Amino acid sequence: MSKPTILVSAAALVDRDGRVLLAQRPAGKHLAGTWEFPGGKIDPGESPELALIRELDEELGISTHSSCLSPIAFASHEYDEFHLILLLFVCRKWTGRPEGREGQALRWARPAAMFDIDMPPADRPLIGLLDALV
Ligand SMILES: Nc1nc2c([nH]c(=O)n2[C@@H]2O[C@H](COP(=O)(O)OP(=O)(O)OP(=O)(O)O)[C@@H](O)[C@H]2O)c(=O)[nH]1
Repeated sequence: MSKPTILVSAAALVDRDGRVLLAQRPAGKHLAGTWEFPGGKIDPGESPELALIRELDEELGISTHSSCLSPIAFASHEYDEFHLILLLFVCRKWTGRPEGREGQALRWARPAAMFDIDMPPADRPLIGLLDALV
């Protein structure tokens, strides 16, 4: 059976100590409780960068710019309901202090520690890449 493909932009927000921000998916949502890279679906007609800038503002209350987003990797993963393509950007420069605007818990983690954190299955292949890069 064919499934929809959804396109998501997500950010590895890296602080000065090389830690990356993770947000916990709220109860009731797909993959509730897992720790993900902040971001979300790209709306029709929207660029991946502008979608991410919008999501970071909505979810975390921070501002950044396209020139501060470096594309580093993508993930392609078959979930039961849809096929996910996730575009991962690294961002080291933003303004504001991230807070869970939608009630989500936040934590900072080094990439190497992410192997032991419950993250969405699509994200697993991205951890080693981040570890090599951050
Ligand atoms: N933002 C984000 N989403 C991820 C990651 N890994 C992963 O599998 N996803 C999946 O990609 C989709 C992201 O879309 P979203 O954040 O807009 O989804 P949502 O469930 O909040 O949807 P909604 O905004 O329509 O309520 C979700 O199904 C989520 O489980 C990740 O690291 N970051």
